[in-house]
Amino acid sequence: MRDYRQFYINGQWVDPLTPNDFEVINPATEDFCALISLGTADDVDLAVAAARQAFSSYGRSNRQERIELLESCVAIYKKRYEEVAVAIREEMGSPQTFAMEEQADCGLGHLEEALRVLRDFEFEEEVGNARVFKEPIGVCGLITPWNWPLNQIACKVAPALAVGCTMVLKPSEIAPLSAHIWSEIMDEAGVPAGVYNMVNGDGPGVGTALSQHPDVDMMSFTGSTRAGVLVAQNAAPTVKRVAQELGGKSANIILDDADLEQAVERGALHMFSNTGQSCNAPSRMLVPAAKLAKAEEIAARTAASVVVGDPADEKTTMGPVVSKAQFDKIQGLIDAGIAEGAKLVAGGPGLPEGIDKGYFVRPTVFSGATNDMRIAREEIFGPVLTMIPYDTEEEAIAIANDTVYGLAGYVQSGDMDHARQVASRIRAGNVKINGASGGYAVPFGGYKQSGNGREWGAHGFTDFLEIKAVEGYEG
Ligand SMILES: NC(=O)c1ccc[n+]([C@@H]2O[C@H](COP(=O)([O-])OP(=O)(O)OC[C@H]3O[C@@H](n4cnc5c(N)ncnc54)[C@H](O)[C@@H]3O)[C@@H](O)[C@H]2O)c1
Repeated sequence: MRDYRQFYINGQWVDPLTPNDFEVINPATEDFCALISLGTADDVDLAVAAARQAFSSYGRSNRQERIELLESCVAIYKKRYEEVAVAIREEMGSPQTFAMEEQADCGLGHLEEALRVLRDFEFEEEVGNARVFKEPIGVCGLITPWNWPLNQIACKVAPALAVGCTMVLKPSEIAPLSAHIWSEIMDEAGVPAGVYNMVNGDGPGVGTALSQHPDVDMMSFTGSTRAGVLVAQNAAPTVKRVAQELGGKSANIILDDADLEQAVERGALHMFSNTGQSCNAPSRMLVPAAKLAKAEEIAARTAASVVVGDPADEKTTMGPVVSKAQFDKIQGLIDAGIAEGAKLVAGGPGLPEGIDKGYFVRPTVFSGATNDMRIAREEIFGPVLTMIPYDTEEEAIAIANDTVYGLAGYVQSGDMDHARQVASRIRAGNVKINGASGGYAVPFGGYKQSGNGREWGAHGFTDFLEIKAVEGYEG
């Protein structure tokens, strides 16, 4: 059992001001695997004061100093890489192979990418008679979710460090283990005291205190649209910037000229990856009506190929969902899909065969759904694919855009020009054609109620920068 009850404030591991133990559950076993503390507004005050104090020097650090710091973070992260993967396996049930190859890789990927961008990022430009400076915004409050726990931390902390900001991180209380190791990495890498601070806690406690804090200059939030709205409301009276990375209900348009076998299999596997707990999951598969029967058969076969079970087993391709609350929510939505008349072609309610413990869900595929059903409108955040037939391409594009969200989109086609033309009409921040993946340099973020920020790569620096124009540079 890990004892992770201390917070990291001002370069020290410190006890919470008021003890409030919280058990972290391993969702594969339902046993508790760690203790953390839920902090209070008083702990937040200490962390913000440390960050404010540190900003007076770190905010004026030069590029070379920050390059060396990020290089050190990369080196220490590499050393602790496997520990990060094991922590993610324990805290959210991520299969070991996936945790090693995907989840833990994000931490390294974002650090290396921030370093690459920092080496020649333009912090100054000339506009008319002015020199325009991009300066660190100041003290940042970072709030992250449990589903890609280290990814979300790294894609905020790495750019914030790179541009000269100081920060207080509040990781998800559901999956806080990798955040603890990340904080040890920051410490060992020599991040100056107060530049990076970490306080555990829940949303109403630490999350609200950070969002409202008058000495926090910006909030970078990733999580549900519900909580993102609360952060913005709490931040409004102090007029701080709020960058939001929120939920999604992304469409995967299988065009008539796509290789159906390949496209449906790829889409279904992507849906089941991370047990469906990805904000950009291709959760609505739009299929030409004439090909629906064949697509159902391919999706059902793909669902049957998923190996659900013990995350520590290297053969496992799908672990449990993160918590009992998520399990219950997903079961409720599977029941709703059946009640609303969608056709169940794979999976369904209850535990997978042979499993009697842990928050495991059957890889589930619905077909013949309409876009007004709950399974087509609500973010399920579990391994549940909703197939929706369409008659014309115009109809497919309209269905894709008929959602309050706008995080991602997917287009499958045998003709790249055709795919690009359809991609241009999707109202979402990130569209992938035929399963392409651009890596850590490509901006990530949403339209509409999926948010307003952009993370990853050079675009990810912008949220953490203020613009200052100094006029009087002519001549
Ligand atoms: N757009 C993206 O980049 C992205 C990436 C990953 C996850 N997500 C979204 O995150 C959600 C899943 O994560 P979750 O269940 O942890 O989300 P959540 O909103 O419940 O929690 C996210 C974080 O916000 C905190 N929080 C909760 N209420 C708060 C409040 N009132 N004030 C401040 N902080 C508060 C939580 O403690 C946690 O740290 C999904 O909706 C998913 O789509 C979005």
